[in-house]
Amino acid sequence: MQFLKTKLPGVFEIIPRIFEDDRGYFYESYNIELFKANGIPEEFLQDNQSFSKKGVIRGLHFQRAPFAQGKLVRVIKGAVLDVVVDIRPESPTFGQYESFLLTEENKKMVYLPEGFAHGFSTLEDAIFSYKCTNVYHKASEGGIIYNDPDLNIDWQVSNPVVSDKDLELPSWKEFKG
Ligand SMILES: Cc1cn([C@H]2C[C@H](O)[C@@H](COP(=O)(O)OP(=O)(O)O[C@H]3O[C@H](C)C(=O)[C@H](O)[C@H]3O)O2)c(=O)[nH]c1=O
Repeated sequence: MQFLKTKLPGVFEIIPRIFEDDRGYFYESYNIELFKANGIPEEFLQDNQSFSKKGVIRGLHFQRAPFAQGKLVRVIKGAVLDVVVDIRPESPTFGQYESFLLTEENKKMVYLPEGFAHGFSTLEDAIFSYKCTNVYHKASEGGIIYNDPDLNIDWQVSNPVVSDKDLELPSWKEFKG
């Protein structure tokens, strides 16, 4: 399992070790010893899975402290563009984002610690699976509108299907206050 640092401190792109044979493949999608050895000590309290048709955008979402969530995300089927935005005011990369192509074929994963807004667009119908370092707490949910002009994220999808809730999320300027 390779842990690749990114331009956003604390965010890793993770390449699992794939074992292939005549039956198919096997890989470890999480191993606490490998994660701790690579600077990710957090443990996970909740697993989620969602299916999204092609052309959907979910996000940008986060939970406020003390229910902030670190996430380990991956794609079981299909392909997504996964986006993480640094919302830590003290961070040198505050307001910067990075995107990752996660697919059934490349089996890549991303770990984002607490302090990031997260979302993804679906380049194909996709089953998205992720581990969270904290449990769901609706009252602590926050977000930023996906098409904010200041963040200027290229989601690589046009006319996306977005939930009514996500269409009402605040702008980056409103989020910063
Ligand atoms: C997140 C969550 C939702 N729910 C319920 C609440 C709603 O009735 C329903 C759908 O929730 P929502 O529309 O917020 O689902 P997503 O838009 O996929 O939200 C996720 O989208 C982006 C990609 C994220 O990173 C977050 O993990 C999460 O916010 O599931 C739960 O019961 N537990 C949960 O942990």
